[in-house]
Amino acid sequence: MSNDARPPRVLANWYLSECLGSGYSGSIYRAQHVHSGRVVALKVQNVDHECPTNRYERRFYPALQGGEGMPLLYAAGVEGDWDYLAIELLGPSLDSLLRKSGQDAMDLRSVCCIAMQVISRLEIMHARGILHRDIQLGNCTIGLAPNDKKIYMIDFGFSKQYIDPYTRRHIPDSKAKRDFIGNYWFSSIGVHCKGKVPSRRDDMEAAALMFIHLLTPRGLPWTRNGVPKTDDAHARLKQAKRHARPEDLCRDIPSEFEEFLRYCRRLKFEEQPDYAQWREEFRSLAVEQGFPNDDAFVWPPPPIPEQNVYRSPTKTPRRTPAPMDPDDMEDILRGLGNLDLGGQRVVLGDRQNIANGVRAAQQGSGKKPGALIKPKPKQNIIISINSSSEGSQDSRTPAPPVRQQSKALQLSQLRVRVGDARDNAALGQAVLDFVGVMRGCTSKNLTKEGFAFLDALHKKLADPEAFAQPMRTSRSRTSSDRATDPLRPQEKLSIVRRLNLTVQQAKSSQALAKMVTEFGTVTNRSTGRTITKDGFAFFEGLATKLRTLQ
Ligand SMILES: Nc1ncnc2c1ncn2[C@@H]1O[C@H](COP(=O)(O)OP(=O)(O)OP(=O)(O)O)[C@@H](O)[C@H]1O
Repeated sequence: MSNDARPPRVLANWYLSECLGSGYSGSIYRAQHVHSGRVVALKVQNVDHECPTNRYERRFYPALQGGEGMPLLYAAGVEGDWDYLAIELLGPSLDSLLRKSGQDAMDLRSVCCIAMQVISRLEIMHARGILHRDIQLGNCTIGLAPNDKKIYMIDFGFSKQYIDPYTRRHIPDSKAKRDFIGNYWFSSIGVHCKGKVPSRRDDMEAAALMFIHLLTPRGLPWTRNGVPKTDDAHARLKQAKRHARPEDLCRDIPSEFEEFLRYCRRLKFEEQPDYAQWREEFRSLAVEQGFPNDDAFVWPPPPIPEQNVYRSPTKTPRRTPAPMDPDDMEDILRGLGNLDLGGQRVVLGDRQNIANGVRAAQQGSGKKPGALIKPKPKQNIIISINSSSEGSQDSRTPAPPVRQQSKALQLSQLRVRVGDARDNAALGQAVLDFVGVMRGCTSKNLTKEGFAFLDALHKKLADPEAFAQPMRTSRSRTSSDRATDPLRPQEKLSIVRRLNLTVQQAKSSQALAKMVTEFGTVTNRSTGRTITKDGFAFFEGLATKLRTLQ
C-alpha cells in the first residue's frame, strides 16, 4: 500500500476526521462512531499492505486491557480494503512534546517520571507475557486530560509473546542470527547489532537508552546524523552504538542512568528485571534533587529554580534528520522481507527507519533548538529521605521492596562520615559500611559517588590532618587518562587480588592510602568499574587493618 491511498470518510461506522499520525504501514485518524458518538484513534491500514502490523497488533490488545497505561481497544475489524483498530484516543507522543518544546533535552524531573512510568508499563506487559520490542519516544504518549500526566505505551505491531502459550515456558534462546526488528535509535545492542533473540532485558535496555537520549543535549551520539540511508551508514550507526561506553554516554547525567544501562545489559536472557528496584532508584534520584515524590509527568515542566538549571557552554541545536530521499525509500521498501503469515511473527527489516523517513519527509523540520536544562549536580550536603516520603507510593503500582536510600545517597553520606571520622575505628566502620552498601546493590560498579568516597578515604589516610589533597581516584578522566587504554579484565583482577593479599602487611595509614588510590585508579581504568569479590575482600581487610593501626 502506499500511504497516499486514503481510507473512506466513514469506515465501519467510524467517521474519520483529522490524521493524528502516520507510520510506515498506515495512518491514525481521530474518528467518531456515528451512533454512539465515541471518539477514538482509528488505526487504519490497507489489507494488502506488505507490513500488516494491525493484524499482529490486535492479537496483543486483549491481554493488555486493564493494565495501567495500556490503551483500550474498542473495536477491530476489516471493512472493504481497510483493516482498522479503534483505540482509546490519547495525547501527543514524547517525541512530539520534546520537538514542540524547542528544547534539545528534557529536564531531569521529567525524565525520572518517564523512567518510573515506562518501567511500570514494561512490568505490566512482561507480566502478561508480552515484549514490546519497539520502545521509542514516538511509542510513548501521554493521555488526554485528566490522564495527561500518565504515560501510555502504544504500537504493539512488533510485539511478541515471550512465554509460550502452550508450555507456559520462556521462549528459547538461539545462536542463529535473526533479522533485526525494532528501531535504530533505542533497540538494544544484542538485538540490533548482534542479531540476538529479544527478551525482557532488551525492552529494558531500549528504555534505558531512551532515558539517556532524553537527558542528553542533541540526544545519543548515533542519533545525530539522522536516519541512515545506506547499508554503510547503518553499519556505522551500529558500530557507534556498540562501542559507546555507558560511562561516556552518561558523562554529564546522574549516575543512576549509567547504572541502569549497565544493569539491563547484564541481565540474562530469561532473567526477570527488578522493575521495583529501578522505579525506586529513579524516584529517589528525583527526591534527592528536591523534586516531588511521585511519578506524575507534568508537561511542560514547572519552572526549575535557577540553581537547578545547568546551561551548557557548548549549546548546539539538535540536527534534524534529513528528509528521506524517495529513491532510497523505494529501495528500502523493495528490500522488505517476505511475510510468513502462517508461523512466527513476520520478520521485517527496520520498519522504523522507513517510518522515520516518511515522517521526516512529511514534517520537514523537527529542529530542537533552545536552552539546555541539565540535572543539578549532586550536592555535598545530603538530606536524608525520611520514611514518610516512601509512603506515598502510587496505589496503582505494587509497593516496592523497602528501600531506604539510593546507592548514591548512601555513598555520599559515607563520604561525609569518612571526612568526619575522628579515629581509625570510625574510619574502619565507614569502610565496612561502604562494603555493605555496595554488596547490597544490584549493580556493583563504582559510580562517581563511590569514587568520591575513595577520594575522601585516601585524603583521610594520607594525612588525617590535611584536607587539601588532590583528588587521586577521581572518576572523571583527564586527557592523559584518556590516552591510557582501558585495563584488560585480567590485569585488573590480578592487581586487586594483590591489594587484597597485601593489605594486612601495610605499615602505615599512608601505605593504605596508596592502596586505596591504586584500587581507585585500576577500577577507573577497567571497562566495567565493578567491585569484584577480591575488591570487597580488600576493603574488609583494610577495615580490619585500620583497627590494628590505632
Ligand atoms: N491512540 C492514539 N491516540 C492519539 N494519537 C495516536 C494514538 N496512536 C497513535 N497515535 C499517533 O500516531 C503516531 C503513529 O502511531 P503508531 O506508532 O501506533 O503507528 P505505526 O503505523 O505503527 O507507526 P510507526 O510505523 O511509526 O511505528 C504516534 O506517534 C502518535 O502520534
